[in-house]
Amino acid sequence: MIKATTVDKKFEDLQAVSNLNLHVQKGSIYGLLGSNGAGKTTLLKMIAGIYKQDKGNITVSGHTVYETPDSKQRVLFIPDQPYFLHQTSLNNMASFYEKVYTNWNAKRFKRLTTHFRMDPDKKLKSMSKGMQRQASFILTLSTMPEVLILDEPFDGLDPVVRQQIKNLILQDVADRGLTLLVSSHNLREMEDFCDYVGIMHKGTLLFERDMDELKTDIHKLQIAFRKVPEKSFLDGLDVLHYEKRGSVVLCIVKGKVEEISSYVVSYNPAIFDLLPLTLEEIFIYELGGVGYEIRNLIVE
Ligand SMILES: Nc1ncnc2c1ncn2[C@@H]1O[C@H](COP(=O)(O)OP(=O)(O)OP(=O)(O)O)[C@@H](O)[C@H]1O
Repeated sequence: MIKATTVDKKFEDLQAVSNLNLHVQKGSIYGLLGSNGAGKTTLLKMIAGIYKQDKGNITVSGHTVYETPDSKQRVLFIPDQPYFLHQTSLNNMASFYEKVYTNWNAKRFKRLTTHFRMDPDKKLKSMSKGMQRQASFILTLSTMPEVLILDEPFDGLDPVVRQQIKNLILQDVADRGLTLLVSSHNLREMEDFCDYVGIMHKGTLLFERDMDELKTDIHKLQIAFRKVPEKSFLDGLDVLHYEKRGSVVLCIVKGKVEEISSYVVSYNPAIFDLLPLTLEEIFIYELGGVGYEIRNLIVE
């Protein structure tokens, strides 16, 4: 559905995106995670056809979006900071969208406006940040998009509206096969919402994985020994993090449960627990593996 192949983007001397490959399946929800300045917004804007990549290829349903009005009818983008012209109301925007978007659904627009108790004649600029964001969702979802690209979309929305908007998106995914690409720093939220996740760092995609697979592929081990063996006893496993606290070894390991378990058990531990990781823990350990660790900042 969305396919980015060997994509590069530079801003003057700064390589914002570098040799990046990404693949989003139709009807799925893909969460794009990453460190600050990783290049997520730049990538989303290239996929949405706002920026042109310097190198590589980006297609949505087999077509390029950049300077392709037909694709822009189907691929909608909500930026992290919605922008509306002065003096414009939701109704003004709806009349404009109706002329531009051939699949504009006036009935849906009315229902959503009423549901979210928005005054369609109030100037959007005078609305709160959260209300402006709701207005963006109302307008965008009323164009009946095929692909929705959202840059940190839920910031500023209260928990009730947040859940309602996520439910609307999930309905569109289930009923119309909507494809969603969403960037966020809220890993707890992404963990429940996404089918796939990709983690970006310094312009590259470290990996992209099925969410369920990801969680069954990386584990936290707590192993207690009567006599703790040398650290090298773990050399046969793919260890992301190792810590020894007295007679207990705590580590983060990638791999299949059965293989890890039989490996560890062969060293006769007194107690051995294998626990799942949260997406936040996976994020921190994966980025730690490429030198982006948590270090305490001490100020004087
Ligand atoms: N229009 C621009 N002109 C120059 N540099 C830019 C521009 N847009 C982004 N950059 C730079 O490109 C890099 C990637 O920025 P980008 O906004 O894509 O990161 P991000 O992953 O979305 O970050 P964050 O999570 O902090 O929002 C940053 O170093 C940023 O300063």
